[in-house]
Amino acid sequence: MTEPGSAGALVRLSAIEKSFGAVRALRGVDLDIRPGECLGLAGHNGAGKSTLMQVLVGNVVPDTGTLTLSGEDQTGRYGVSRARALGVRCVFQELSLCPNLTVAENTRVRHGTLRGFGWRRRASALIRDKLDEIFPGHGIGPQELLSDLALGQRQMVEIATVFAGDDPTPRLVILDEPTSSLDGSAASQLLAYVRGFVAKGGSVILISHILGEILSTCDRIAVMSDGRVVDVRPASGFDRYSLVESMGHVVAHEDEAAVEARARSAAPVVARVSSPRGGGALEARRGEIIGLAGLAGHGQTALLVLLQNASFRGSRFAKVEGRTAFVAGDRQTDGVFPLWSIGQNVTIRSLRGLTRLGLIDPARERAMEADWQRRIAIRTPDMGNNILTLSGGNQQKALFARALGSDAEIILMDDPMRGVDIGTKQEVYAQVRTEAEKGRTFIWYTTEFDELKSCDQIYVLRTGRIVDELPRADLTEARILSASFKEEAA
Ligand SMILES: Nc1ncnc2c1ncn2[C@@H]1O[C@H](COP(=O)(O)OP(=O)(O)OP(=O)(O)O)[C@@H](O)[C@H]1O
Repeated sequence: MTEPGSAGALVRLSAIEKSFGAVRALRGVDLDIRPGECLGLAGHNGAGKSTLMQVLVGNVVPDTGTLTLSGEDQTGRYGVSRARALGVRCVFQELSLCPNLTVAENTRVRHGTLRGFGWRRRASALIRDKLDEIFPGHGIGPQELLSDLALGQRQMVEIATVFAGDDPTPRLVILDEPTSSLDGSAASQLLAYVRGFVAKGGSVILISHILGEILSTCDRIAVMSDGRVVDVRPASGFDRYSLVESMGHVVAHEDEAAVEARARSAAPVVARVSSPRGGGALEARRGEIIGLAGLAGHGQTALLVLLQNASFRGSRFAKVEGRTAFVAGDRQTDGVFPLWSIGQNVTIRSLRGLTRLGLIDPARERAMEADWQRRIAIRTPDMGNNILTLSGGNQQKALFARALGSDAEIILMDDPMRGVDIGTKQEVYAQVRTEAEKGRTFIWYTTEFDELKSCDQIYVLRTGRIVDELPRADLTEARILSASFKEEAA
Protein backbone atom coordinates (compact mmCIF):
# COMPACT_ATOMS: atom_id res chain seq x y z
CA MET A 1 0.00 0.00 0.00
CA THR A 2 2.72 2.49 -0.97
CA GLU A 3 1.02 5.87 -1.15
CA PRO A 4 1.28 8.49 -3.85
CA GLY A 5 3.49 11.37 -2.81
CA SER A 6 5.81 9.20 -0.75
CA ALA A 7 8.80 9.67 -3.07
CA GLY A 8 11.00 11.28 -0.40
CA ALA A 9 10.54 8.45 2.10
CA LEU A 10 13.29 7.95 4.68
CA VAL A 11 12.41 4.26 4.94
CA ARG A 12 10.40 2.12 2.54
CA LEU A 13 9.31 -1.40 3.45
CA SER A 14 7.96 -3.44 0.52
CA ALA A 15 6.23 -6.81 0.60
CA ILE A 16 7.85 -7.80 3.90
CA GLU A 17 6.99 -11.35 5.03
CA LYS A 18 8.07 -13.14 8.20
CA SER A 19 6.95 -16.43 9.73
CA PHE A 20 7.84 -18.00 13.07
CA GLY A 21 7.15 -21.69 12.52
CA ALA A 22 3.43 -21.94 11.80
CA VAL A 23 2.74 -18.31 12.74
CA ARG A 24 2.74 -15.88 9.80
CA ALA A 25 3.58 -12.72 11.72
CA LEU A 26 4.01 -10.48 8.62
CA ARG A 27 2.15 -11.23 5.39
CA GLY A 28 3.42 -8.73 2.84
CA VAL A 29 3.77 -5.36 4.54
CA ASP A 30 4.22 -2.16 2.53
CA LEU A 31 4.92 1.00 4.50
CA ASP A 32 6.79 4.30 4.09
CA ILE A 33 8.18 6.54 6.81
CA ARG A 34 8.96 10.11 5.83
CA PRO A 35 11.47 12.56 7.25
CA GLY A 36 9.96 14.99 9.76
CA GLU A 37 6.86 12.95 10.50
CA CYS A 38 5.45 11.02 13.41
CA LEU A 39 3.80 7.88 12.08
CA GLY A 40 1.35 6.14 14.39
CA LEU A 41 1.10 2.36 14.25
CA ALA A 42 -2.02 0.78 15.68
CA GLY A 43 -3.46 -2.73 15.62
CA HIS A 44 -4.73 -5.58 17.75
CA ASN A 45 -2.44 -7.68 19.97
CA GLY A 46 -0.42 -9.97 17.72
CA ALA A 47 -1.07 -7.89 14.56
CA GLY A 48 2.67 -7.85 13.83
CA LYS A 49 3.67 -4.33 14.92
CA SER A 50 6.64 -5.31 17.09
CA THR A 51 7.87 -7.86 14.55
CA LEU A 52 7.84 -5.18 11.85
CA MET A 53 9.84 -2.89 14.13
CA GLN A 54 12.31 -5.70 14.81
CA VAL A 55 12.85 -5.85 11.05
CA LEU A 56 13.49 -2.10 11.00
CA VAL A 57 16.11 -2.25 13.75
CA GLY A 58 17.81 -5.27 12.14
CA ASN A 59 16.98 -7.83 14.87
CA VAL A 60 14.75 -9.90 12.58
CA VAL A 61 15.62 -10.73 8.99
CA PRO A 62 12.48 -10.92 6.87
CA ASP A 63 11.85 -14.08 4.84
CA THR A 64 11.10 -11.98 1.76
CA GLY A 65 10.64 -8.31 0.87
CA THR A 66 12.86 -5.24 0.63
CA LEU A 67 13.89 -2.47 2.97
CA THR A 68 15.13 0.80 1.52
CA LEU A 69 16.71 3.53 3.65
CA SER A 70 17.33 7.00 2.16
CA GLY A 71 16.76 5.52 -1.28
CA GLU A 72 19.39 2.78 -0.80
CA ASP A 73 18.31 -0.87 -0.92
CA GLN A 74 19.51 -2.59 2.28
CA THR A 75 18.37 -6.10 1.38
CA GLY A 76 20.88 -8.76 2.38
CA ARG A 77 23.23 -6.42 4.27
CA TYR A 78 21.02 -5.04 7.00
CA GLY A 79 21.49 -5.83 10.69
CA VAL A 80 21.61 -4.24 14.14
CA SER A 81 24.87 -2.36 13.68
CA ARG A 82 23.96 -1.09 10.21
CA ALA A 83 20.58 0.12 11.50
CA ARG A 84 22.32 1.91 14.36
CA ALA A 85 24.92 3.44 12.02
CA LEU A 86 22.09 4.76 9.83
CA GLY A 87 20.44 6.45 12.83
CA VAL A 88 17.61 3.96 13.52
CA ARG A 89 16.90 3.53 17.23
CA CYS A 90 14.15 1.83 19.19
CA VAL A 91 12.52 1.87 22.61
CA PHE A 92 11.32 -1.69 22.95
CA GLN A 93 8.08 -2.75 24.58
CA GLU A 94 9.89 -4.93 27.10
CA LEU A 95 12.45 -2.73 28.80
CA SER A 96 15.95 -3.72 27.79
CA LEU A 97 18.23 -2.00 30.32
CA CYS A 98 20.41 -3.95 32.77
CA PRO A 99 18.88 -3.86 36.27
CA ASN A 100 22.21 -4.41 38.04
CA LEU A 101 23.87 -1.35 36.46
CA THR A 102 23.39 2.31 37.27
CA VAL A 103 21.60 4.74 34.99
CA ALA A 104 24.95 6.13 33.78
CA GLU A 105 26.42 2.65 33.21
CA ASN A 106 23.39 1.67 31.16
CA THR A 107 23.92 4.81 29.09
CA ARG A 108 27.50 3.69 28.48
CA VAL A 109 26.28 0.28 27.28
CA ARG A 110 24.05 1.94 24.66
CA HIS A 111 26.60 4.55 23.58
CA GLY A 112 29.88 2.94 22.55
CA THR A 113 31.61 6.30 22.08
CA LEU A 114 31.51 6.96 25.85
CA ARG A 115 34.86 5.33 26.49
CA GLY A 116 38.22 6.31 27.90
CA PHE A 117 39.11 8.49 30.86
CA GLY A 118 36.11 10.30 32.40
CA TRP A 119 33.43 8.21 30.60
CA ARG A 120 31.37 7.95 33.79
CA ARG A 121 31.14 11.71 34.16
CA ARG A 122 30.28 12.15 30.47
CA ALA A 123 27.66 9.37 30.58
CA SER A 124 26.08 10.95 33.68
CA ALA A 125 25.94 14.37 32.01
CA LEU A 126 24.53 12.94 28.77
CA ILE A 127 21.67 11.08 30.42
CA ARG A 128 20.94 13.79 33.01
CA ASP A 129 20.64 16.45 30.29
CA LYS A 130 18.36 14.29 28.14
CA LEU A 131 16.16 13.33 31.09
CA ASP A 132 15.91 17.02 32.04
CA GLU A 133 14.98 17.90 28.47
CA ILE A 134 12.28 15.24 28.03
CA PHE A 135 10.99 14.76 31.58
CA PRO A 136 11.62 17.95 33.61
CA GLY A 137 11.34 17.20 37.35
CA HIS A 138 12.05 13.45 36.80
CA GLY A 139 13.95 13.00 40.07
CA ILE A 140 16.28 10.27 38.72
CA GLY A 141 19.99 10.36 39.63
CA PRO A 142 22.56 9.01 37.12
CA GLN A 143 24.21 6.94 39.88
CA GLU A 144 21.01 5.15 40.90
CA LEU A 145 20.76 1.43 40.22
CA LEU A 146 18.13 0.58 37.64
CA SER A 147 16.65 -2.06 39.92
CA ASP A 148 15.99 0.63 42.55
CA LEU A 149 13.83 2.65 40.16
CA ALA A 150 10.06 2.27 39.73
CA LEU A 151 8.90 0.82 36.41
CA GLY A 152 7.85 4.22 35.07
CA GLN A 153 11.26 5.72 35.92
CA ARG A 154 13.02 2.84 34.19
CA GLN A 155 10.93 3.55 31.13
CA MET A 156 11.98 7.23 31.26
CA VAL A 157 15.66 6.20 31.36
CA GLU A 158 15.15 3.82 28.43
CA ILE A 159 13.53 6.58 26.38
CA ALA A 160 16.18 9.16 27.28
CA THR A 161 19.09 6.84 26.37
CA VAL A 162 17.54 6.26 22.96
CA PHE A 163 17.15 9.96 22.15
CA ALA A 164 20.52 10.92 23.71
CA GLY A 165 23.85 11.27 21.92
CA ASP A 166 24.93 11.94 18.37
CA ASP A 167 26.84 8.77 17.54
CA PRO A 168 25.21 9.12 14.99
CA THR A 169 22.28 11.50 15.49
CA PRO A 170 19.03 9.52 15.67
CA ARG A 171 17.08 9.93 12.43
CA LEU A 172 14.29 7.43 13.04
CA VAL A 173 13.19 6.59 16.57
CA ILE A 174 10.71 3.77 17.11
CA LEU A 175 8.69 4.00 20.30
CA ASP A 176 6.91 0.69 21.02
CA GLU A 177 4.27 1.52 23.63
CA PRO A 178 6.52 4.09 25.31
CA THR A 179 3.88 5.48 27.66
CA SER A 180 2.52 2.16 28.90
CA SER A 181 4.03 2.57 32.36
CA LEU A 182 4.29 6.36 32.46
CA ASP A 183 1.68 8.35 34.35
CA GLY A 184 -0.35 10.95 32.46
CA SER A 185 1.99 13.80 33.25
CA ALA A 186 5.20 12.03 32.10
CA ALA A 187 3.35 10.74 29.01
CA SER A 188 2.42 14.32 28.04
CA GLN A 189 6.04 15.43 28.50
CA LEU A 190 7.21 12.66 26.16
CA LEU A 191 4.61 13.36 23.49
CA ALA A 192 5.49 17.08 23.52
CA TYR A 193 9.16 16.13 23.08
CA VAL A 194 8.27 13.86 20.15
CA ARG A 195 6.47 16.74 18.43
CA GLY A 196 9.59 18.89 18.87
CA PHE A 197 11.83 16.10 17.54
CA VAL A 198 9.83 15.67 14.34
CA ALA A 199 9.51 19.45 13.89
CA LYS A 200 13.32 19.50 13.65
CA GLY A 201 13.25 16.88 10.86
CA GLY A 202 13.49 13.61 12.81
CA SER A 203 11.10 10.70 12.20
CA VAL A 204 9.23 8.77 14.86
CA ILE A 205 7.10 5.63 14.72
CA LEU A 206 4.76 5.62 17.69
CA ILE A 207 3.08 2.32 18.58
CA SER A 208 0.37 2.62 21.18
CA HIS A 209 -2.91 1.11 22.28
CA ILE A 210 -3.86 4.45 23.81
CA LEU A 211 -5.66 5.87 20.81
CA GLY A 212 -5.92 9.42 22.14
CA GLU A 213 -2.14 9.82 22.13
CA ILE A 214 -1.79 8.44 18.60
CA LEU A 215 -4.53 10.75 17.32
CA SER A 216 -3.12 13.83 19.03
CA THR A 217 0.59 13.28 18.31
CA CYS A 218 0.91 11.63 14.89
CA ASP A 219 0.85 13.11 11.39
CA ARG A 220 -0.21 9.83 9.74
CA ILE A 221 -1.55 6.59 11.17
CA ALA A 222 -1.07 3.09 9.78
CA VAL A 223 -3.29 0.28 11.02
CA MET A 224 -2.10 -3.33 11.06
CA SER A 225 -4.24 -6.43 11.28
CA ASP A 226 -3.16 -10.07 11.03
CA GLY A 227 0.30 -9.29 9.66
CA ARG A 228 -0.78 -6.69 7.09
CA VAL A 229 -1.07 -2.91 6.90
CA VAL A 230 -4.78 -2.53 6.21
CA ASP A 231 -5.20 1.26 6.33
CA VAL A 232 -2.95 4.34 6.17
CA ARG A 233 -4.36 7.86 6.44
CA PRO A 234 -3.39 11.30 7.71
CA ALA A 235 -4.22 11.39 11.43
CA SER A 236 -6.88 14.01 10.70
CA GLY A 237 -8.66 11.38 8.60
CA PHE A 238 -9.33 9.25 11.69
CA ASP A 239 -11.29 9.74 14.85
CA ARG A 240 -11.35 7.40 17.81
CA TYR A 241 -14.20 5.34 16.43
CA SER A 242 -13.03 5.04 12.83
CA LEU A 243 -9.58 4.06 14.08
CA VAL A 244 -10.98 1.25 16.22
CA GLU A 245 -13.23 0.17 13.38
CA SER A 246 -10.32 -0.03 11.03
CA MET A 247 -8.53 -2.25 13.59
CA GLY A 248 -11.45 -4.66 13.26
CA HIS A 249 -13.16 -3.92 16.58
CA VAL A 250 -16.50 -2.46 17.46
CA VAL A 251 -15.97 0.24 20.04
CA ALA A 252 -18.31 0.86 22.92
CA HIS A 253 -19.05 4.50 23.56
CA GLU A 254 -17.30 5.74 26.67
CA ASP A 255 -20.51 6.16 28.58
CA GLU A 256 -21.39 2.51 27.97
CA ALA A 257 -17.91 1.40 29.06
CA ALA A 258 -18.09 3.20 32.37
CA VAL A 259 -19.62 1.71 35.46
CA GLU A 260 -22.83 3.41 36.46
CA ALA A 261 -22.15 5.44 39.58
CA ARG A 262 -23.84 3.86 42.57
CA ALA A 263 -23.98 4.45 46.28
CA ARG A 264 -21.44 2.55 48.35
CA SER A 265 -22.80 -0.90 49.13
CA ALA A 266 -23.33 -2.21 52.64
CA ALA A 267 -21.52 -5.48 51.77
CA PRO A 268 -18.87 -6.62 54.25
CA VAL A 269 -15.41 -5.08 54.09
CA VAL A 270 -12.97 -7.66 52.68
CA ALA A 271 -9.79 -5.59 52.60
CA ARG A 272 -8.69 -2.72 54.74
CA VAL A 273 -5.45 -0.74 54.82
CA SER A 274 -4.95 1.55 57.77
CA SER A 275 -3.58 4.98 56.97
CA PRO A 276 -0.32 4.09 55.21
CA ARG A 277 2.29 6.71 56.19
CA GLY A 278 -0.30 8.80 57.99
CA GLY A 279 -2.70 9.39 55.07
CA GLY A 280 -6.30 8.23 54.76
CA ALA A 281 -7.39 4.58 55.12
CA LEU A 282 -8.62 2.27 52.36
CA GLU A 283 -11.62 -0.03 52.55
CA ALA A 284 -12.82 -2.45 49.88
CA ARG A 285 -16.20 -4.14 50.19
CA ARG A 286 -17.25 -7.41 48.62
CA GLY A 287 -18.21 -6.88 44.98
CA GLU A 288 -16.59 -3.47 44.67
CA ILE A 289 -14.13 -2.27 42.06
CA ILE A 290 -11.67 -0.02 43.84
CA GLY A 291 -9.41 2.24 41.77
CA LEU A 292 -5.96 3.43 42.86
CA ALA A 293 -4.79 6.61 41.15
CA GLY A 294 -1.99 9.16 41.41
CA LEU A 295 1.37 9.68 39.73
CA ALA A 296 3.31 6.50 38.96
CA GLY A 297 5.63 5.31 41.71
CA HIS A 298 3.68 6.94 44.56
CA GLY A 299 3.02 3.77 46.51
CA GLN A 300 0.19 2.14 44.56
CA THR A 301 2.12 -1.05 43.77
CA ALA A 302 3.48 -1.17 47.34
CA LEU A 303 -0.08 -0.99 48.65
CA LEU A 304 -1.14 -3.92 46.45
CA VAL A 305 1.88 -5.93 47.56
CA LEU A 306 1.03 -5.13 51.19
CA LEU A 307 -2.48 -6.53 50.64
CA GLN A 308 -1.15 -9.62 48.87
CA ASN A 309 1.30 -10.32 51.69
CA ALA A 310 -1.34 -9.60 54.33
CA SER A 311 -3.59 -12.28 52.84
CA PHE A 312 -0.87 -14.91 53.47
CA ARG A 313 0.92 -13.73 56.58
CA GLY A 314 -1.26 -11.03 58.12
CA SER A 315 -0.02 -7.49 58.68
CA ARG A 316 -0.24 -4.73 61.25
CA PHE A 317 -1.26 -2.31 58.52
CA ALA A 318 -3.65 -4.35 56.40
CA LYS A 319 -6.43 -6.89 56.89
CA VAL A 320 -7.65 -9.12 54.09
CA GLU A 321 -10.63 -11.48 54.32
CA GLY A 322 -10.34 -13.90 51.44
CA ARG A 323 -8.02 -15.42 48.87
CA THR A 324 -6.15 -13.01 46.61
CA ALA A 325 -4.64 -13.15 43.14
CA PHE A 326 -2.20 -10.58 41.77
CA VAL A 327 -2.10 -9.42 38.14
CA ALA A 328 1.37 -7.97 37.66
CA GLY A 329 1.97 -4.89 35.57
CA ASP A 330 5.70 -5.56 35.26
CA ARG A 331 5.12 -8.85 33.48
CA GLN A 332 8.78 -9.45 32.67
CA THR A 333 9.86 -9.35 36.32
CA ASP A 334 6.79 -10.37 38.31
CA GLY A 335 4.37 -11.97 35.87
CA VAL A 336 5.40 -14.63 33.39
CA PHE A 337 7.28 -17.86 34.05
CA PRO A 338 9.52 -17.50 31.00
CA LEU A 339 10.47 -21.16 30.65
CA TRP A 340 6.88 -22.42 30.80
CA SER A 341 4.16 -22.85 28.22
CA ILE A 342 1.27 -20.42 27.81
CA GLY A 343 -1.07 -23.02 29.31
CA GLN A 344 1.11 -23.60 32.37
CA ASN A 345 1.31 -19.87 32.92
CA VAL A 346 -2.49 -19.70 32.93
CA THR A 347 -3.19 -22.70 35.18
CA ILE A 348 -0.45 -22.30 37.81
CA ARG A 349 -2.72 -20.40 40.23
CA SER A 350 -5.49 -23.02 39.95
CA LEU A 351 -3.66 -26.36 40.20
CA ARG A 352 -5.30 -27.34 43.49
CA GLY A 353 -8.69 -27.33 41.77
CA LEU A 354 -7.40 -29.33 38.80
CA THR A 355 -6.33 -32.47 40.65
CA ARG A 356 -7.78 -35.97 40.66
CA LEU A 357 -6.69 -38.48 43.31
CA GLY A 358 -4.06 -35.99 44.50
CA LEU A 359 -2.42 -35.59 41.06
CA ILE A 360 -2.86 -32.86 38.47
CA ASP A 361 -5.33 -34.09 35.89
CA PRO A 362 -3.88 -33.14 32.45
CA ALA A 363 -7.33 -33.29 30.81
CA ARG A 364 -8.79 -30.76 33.25
CA GLU A 365 -5.69 -28.61 32.88
CA ARG A 366 -6.04 -28.61 29.06
CA ALA A 367 -9.76 -27.83 29.39
CA MET A 368 -9.03 -24.78 31.55
CA GLU A 369 -6.35 -23.61 29.10
CA ALA A 370 -8.74 -23.96 26.14
CA ASP A 371 -11.57 -22.25 28.00
CA TRP A 372 -9.44 -19.20 28.83
CA GLN A 373 -7.85 -19.04 25.41
CA ARG A 374 -11.37 -18.68 24.02
CA ARG A 375 -12.72 -16.36 26.71
CA ILE A 376 -9.90 -13.87 26.57
CA ALA A 377 -8.85 -14.42 22.92
CA ILE A 378 -5.21 -15.39 23.41
CA ARG A 379 -3.83 -15.46 19.87
CA THR A 380 -1.75 -18.63 19.50
CA PRO A 381 -2.04 -21.81 17.47
CA ASP A 382 -1.07 -23.88 20.53
CA MET A 383 -1.35 -23.16 24.28
CA GLY A 384 1.58 -25.60 24.67
CA ASN A 385 3.93 -23.05 23.05
CA ASN A 386 6.35 -21.14 25.25
CA ILE A 387 4.82 -17.99 26.78
CA LEU A 388 7.51 -15.81 25.18
CA THR A 389 6.26 -16.70 21.68
CA LEU A 390 3.22 -14.52 22.43
CA SER A 391 3.10 -10.83 21.60
CA GLY A 392 3.37 -8.54 24.65
CA GLY A 393 -0.35 -7.88 24.87
CA ASN A 394 -1.19 -11.56 24.58
CA GLN A 395 1.23 -12.35 27.43
CA GLN A 396 -0.67 -9.83 29.51
CA LYS A 397 -3.95 -11.56 28.63
CA ALA A 398 -2.50 -14.85 29.89
CA LEU A 399 -1.78 -13.18 33.24
CA PHE A 400 -5.39 -11.99 33.40
CA ALA A 401 -6.63 -15.46 32.64
CA ARG A 402 -4.45 -16.80 35.49
CA ALA A 403 -6.11 -14.47 38.01
CA LEU A 404 -9.68 -14.52 36.72
CA GLY A 405 -9.62 -18.29 36.29
CA SER A 406 -8.44 -18.84 39.88
CA ASP A 407 -10.56 -19.20 43.00
CA ALA A 408 -9.41 -15.81 44.35
CA GLU A 409 -12.09 -13.63 45.89
CA ILE A 410 -9.98 -10.48 45.72
CA ILE A 411 -8.09 -9.59 42.57
CA LEU A 412 -5.22 -7.13 42.92
CA MET A 413 -4.33 -5.47 39.61
CA ASP A 414 -1.09 -3.53 39.19
CA ASP A 415 -1.79 -1.41 36.09
CA PRO A 416 -2.40 -4.62 34.18
CA MET A 417 -3.77 -3.28 30.89
CA ARG A 418 -0.36 -2.16 29.67
CA GLY A 419 -0.11 -3.24 26.05
CA VAL A 420 -3.56 -4.75 25.81
CA ASP A 421 -5.47 -3.76 22.66
CA ILE A 422 -8.66 -1.74 22.83
CA GLY A 423 -10.99 -4.58 21.84
CA THR A 424 -9.60 -6.91 24.51
CA LYS A 425 -9.59 -4.11 27.09
CA GLN A 426 -13.31 -3.68 26.62
CA GLU A 427 -13.85 -7.41 27.01
CA VAL A 428 -11.75 -7.45 30.18
CA TYR A 429 -13.60 -4.42 31.63
CA ALA A 430 -16.87 -6.24 31.00
CA GLN A 431 -15.54 -9.39 32.68
CA VAL A 432 -14.32 -7.41 35.68
CA ARG A 433 -17.78 -5.88 36.03
CA THR A 434 -19.56 -9.24 35.70
CA GLU A 435 -17.22 -10.83 38.24
CA ALA A 436 -17.73 -7.92 40.64
CA GLU A 437 -21.49 -8.35 40.34
CA LYS A 438 -20.99 -11.99 41.33
CA GLY A 439 -19.19 -10.82 44.48
CA ARG A 440 -15.52 -10.63 43.56
CA THR A 441 -13.59 -7.58 44.72
CA PHE A 442 -11.09 -5.78 42.51
CA ILE A 443 -8.40 -3.40 43.70
CA TRP A 444 -7.03 -1.85 40.56
CA TYR A 445 -4.11 0.50 40.13
CA THR A 446 -4.22 2.21 36.76
CA THR A 447 -2.21 4.94 35.05
CA GLU A 448 -5.04 5.45 32.52
CA PHE A 449 -7.62 7.96 33.65
CA ASP A 450 -10.36 6.37 31.52
CA GLU A 451 -10.01 3.10 33.44
CA LEU A 452 -10.98 4.84 36.66
CA LYS A 453 -14.43 5.24 35.10
CA SER A 454 -14.85 1.48 35.56
CA CYS A 455 -14.33 1.78 39.34
CA ASP A 456 -16.87 2.33 42.13
CA GLN A 457 -14.59 4.09 44.60
CA ILE A 458 -11.24 5.74 43.90
CA TYR A 459 -8.28 6.45 46.19
CA VAL A 460 -5.52 8.84 45.11
CA LEU A 461 -2.01 8.20 46.45
CA ARG A 462 0.82 10.68 46.79
CA THR A 463 4.23 9.89 48.30
CA GLY A 464 2.85 6.59 49.64
CA ARG A 465 -0.14 8.18 51.40
CA ILE A 466 -3.83 8.14 50.52
CA VAL A 467 -4.56 11.83 49.96
CA ASP A 468 -8.05 11.70 48.46
CA GLU A 469 -11.01 9.34 48.26
CA LEU A 470 -13.93 9.81 45.93
CA PRO A 471 -16.88 7.86 44.59
CA ARG A 472 -17.21 7.32 40.83
CA ALA A 473 -19.92 10.02 40.68
CA ASP A 474 -17.35 12.69 41.71
CA LEU A 475 -14.60 11.51 39.35
CA THR A 476 -13.01 14.21 37.21
CA GLU A 477 -9.52 14.38 35.74
CA ALA A 478 -9.02 17.78 37.41
CA ARG A 479 -9.71 16.33 40.86
CA ILE A 480 -7.28 13.42 40.35
CA LEU A 481 -4.57 15.76 39.05
CA SER A 482 -5.07 18.26 41.83
CA ALA A 483 -4.81 15.54 44.51
CA SER A 484 -1.76 14.05 42.76
CA PHE A 485 0.13 17.34 42.62
CA LYS A 486 -1.10 19.30 45.63
CA GLU A 487 2.20 19.27 47.51
CA GLU A 488 4.23 20.26 44.46
CA ALA A 489 1.82 23.11 43.70
CA ALA A 490 1.87 24.44 47.27
N1 LIG B 1 9.93 -15.21 18.45
C1 LIG B 1 8.69 -15.60 18.13
N2 LIG B 1 8.37 -16.91 18.05
C2 LIG B 1 7.12 -17.30 17.70
N3 LIG B 1 6.10 -16.46 17.42
C3 LIG B 1 6.37 -15.14 17.49
C4 LIG B 1 7.67 -14.64 17.86
N4 LIG B 1 7.62 -13.28 17.84
C5 LIG B 1 6.35 -12.96 17.49
N5 LIG B 1 5.62 -14.06 17.28
C6 LIG B 1 4.20 -14.10 16.86
O1 LIG B 1 4.05 -13.19 15.79
C7 LIG B 1 2.77 -12.54 15.87
C8 LIG B 1 2.98 -11.02 15.84
O2 LIG B 1 3.53 -10.62 17.11
P1 LIG B 1 3.96 -9.13 17.42
O3 LIG B 1 4.69 -9.14 18.72
O4 LIG B 1 4.66 -8.56 16.25
O5 LIG B 1 2.51 -8.43 17.60
P2 LIG B 1 2.15 -6.96 18.08
O6 LIG B 1 1.26 -6.37 17.04
O7 LIG B 1 3.39 -6.20 18.41
O8 LIG B 1 1.27 -7.27 19.38
P3 LIG B 1 1.14 -6.47 20.80
O9 LIG B 1 0.23 -5.31 20.54
O10 LIG B 1 0.51 -7.47 21.69
O11 LIG B 1 2.52 -6.09 21.21
C9 LIG B 1 2.10 -13.05 17.13
O12 LIG B 1 1.20 -14.08 16.76
C10 LIG B 1 3.24 -13.61 17.96
O13 LIG B 1 2.77 -14.67 18.77
